[in-house]
Parts: sequence; C-alpha cells; structure tokens
Amino acid sequence: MVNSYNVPSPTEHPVCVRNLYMGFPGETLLENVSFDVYTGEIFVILGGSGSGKSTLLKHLIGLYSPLDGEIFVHGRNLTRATPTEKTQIMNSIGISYQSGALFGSMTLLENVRLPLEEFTDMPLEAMNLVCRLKLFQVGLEGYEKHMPSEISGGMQKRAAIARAMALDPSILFLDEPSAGLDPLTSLDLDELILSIARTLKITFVIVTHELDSIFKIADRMIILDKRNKNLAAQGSPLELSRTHTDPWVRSFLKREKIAQ
Ligand SMILES: Nc1ncnc2c1ncn2[C@@H]1O[C@H](COP(=O)(O)OP(=O)(O)OP(=O)(O)O)[C@@H](O)[C@H]1O
Repeated sequence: MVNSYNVPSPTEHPVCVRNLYMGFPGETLLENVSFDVYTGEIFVILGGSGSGKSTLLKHLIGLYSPLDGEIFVHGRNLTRATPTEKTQIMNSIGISYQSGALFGSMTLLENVRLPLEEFTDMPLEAMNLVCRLKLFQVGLEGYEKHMPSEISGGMQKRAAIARAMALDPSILFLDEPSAGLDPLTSLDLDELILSIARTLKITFVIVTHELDSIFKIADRMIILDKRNKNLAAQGSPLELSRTHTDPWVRSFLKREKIAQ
C-alpha cells in the first residue's frame, strides 16, 4: 500500500520509523532517520560502539521517547499511544535484553511463566503447558525444573528467548543475543533464531556486533553512522558489502569482518 506521495504507509509493516530524532540532553544520536522492518524478516541494527544501537532498540519498544519523529509498531503510533494502547503494543512484542538475566532463584519454567502471570489470567496448568512448549521450541525440553545456575550460558540465552516468546509475540527484539558466548554456541543461537523466524514466522529485530552472524541470519540491516547521526546504509548484508559505494560502509563491513 502506498499513499499519494509514494511513501509506504506506516501501517504496512510491523515496525515503521519516520523522521526519527533521538538522543539525550546534550547528545543527539540520530537525526531524521526513517526505515521499515518487514514482516517475518530478521532485521539487524549494526553500528560502531556508542552509535546508538541499544538506544534505538529502546525507542522501538517504547522505553524511550524520540526527540522528534514517529515510531509505528503494528501500525500504532508508539509516540502518541495512550497507556492502554502501549500495554497492548507491549503485549504483542517480546524482548530479550543484553543483560536480561534470568531470575536465579526461579526454575526455567517459572522464569518463562513470569510474563504470563503478569499479563494474562490463564490458569496455572495452562500457563505451565505454554511454558513447556516455549522451552521445547528453544531446545530446552526436559530442563523445566533446572535453575539458571545449573545450565550453560548458551542455554540461559535460549531460556531468555523462551521467556520473550511467552506471550506469542509477532516481533522479537534481541539486544546482543550472543554477547559472552563462544563462537560455536553463537552459531547454535543463530540457527535457533533462523529456525524460529522461518517456522514460527516471527519478525526479529536484533542488535549485534557479530559480522559472521549477520551474514548468516540477517535478511536486511541498517548501519548507524555516528559521524553524520544518520543511517550509513540499509539493505541486505551481501548486497551492501558487494555494491555499496560509500568507502566508509565498505571498510566498516570489511574491518569488522576481519576483526571477527
Ligand atoms: N540513559 C542514557 N542517558 C544518557 N546517555 C545515554 C544513555 N544511554 C546511552 N547513552 C549514551 O548514548 C550513546 C549511545 O549509547 P548506546 O548504548 O545506544 O550505543 P551502542 O551503539 O549500543 O553502543 P555499544 O555497541 O558500545 O553497546 C552513548 O554515548 C551513551 O553514553
């Protein structure tokens, strides 16, 4: 759907960002940035350290308000949503933060059950059934009664993703999902993300530094440009690394690739 100005309607895609200005007092990070996240894709936010990746993610999930511009999630204007609308939007997305540790005093099943307890009035048995299914979907069948300290870092990340999936979100936001994992475990996590995206048709928005991972899983990405407070590029990783004419983008991708 396009309007009379040939600009895609902001209700067309799961996430639409229009003319976003974001930052903090004394520090503007992005100016006049627009992009869309398409249904079912794995969309990556890339950029140098301090370019504003995590801050952008926090804007997309409504934790921070833009200085100016608009963010639409499922066609709803996050920046103008009433508290009730905001709750509805929040219930349709799942979030796993970089530091999103599991609660150490709870079993995996209890951790995954938390969003269901908070946002639904399902009976306990039904909630437990949902939690078992979510843990199964991330490859943790049989670990329901384990405590976080009894499983590996990679399994903890999986459990955090299961918790983010508890409310059957149509969009999952992940901040640095493979931070602190060894390369092989990161590879496993990439495969899990790919499999969830393809089989459950969930849209992913992921902040990551891992170039190898991006080339493996990302359908499209944006690169934040700290120098110009803008997007240096947006497109598929392969297309950008092969055809982008901006030397900074090419060297950025190359440098990070070499650094991996
Ligand atoms: N709550 C906040 N208040 C003020 N400034 C902040 C806040 N959060 C982040 N910043 C600043 O915004 C800038 C971008 O931070 P952000 O964490 O979004 O970058 P990033 O690209 O995710 O970085 P990294 O890759 O190092 O994690 C930094 O200069 C940071 O100090």
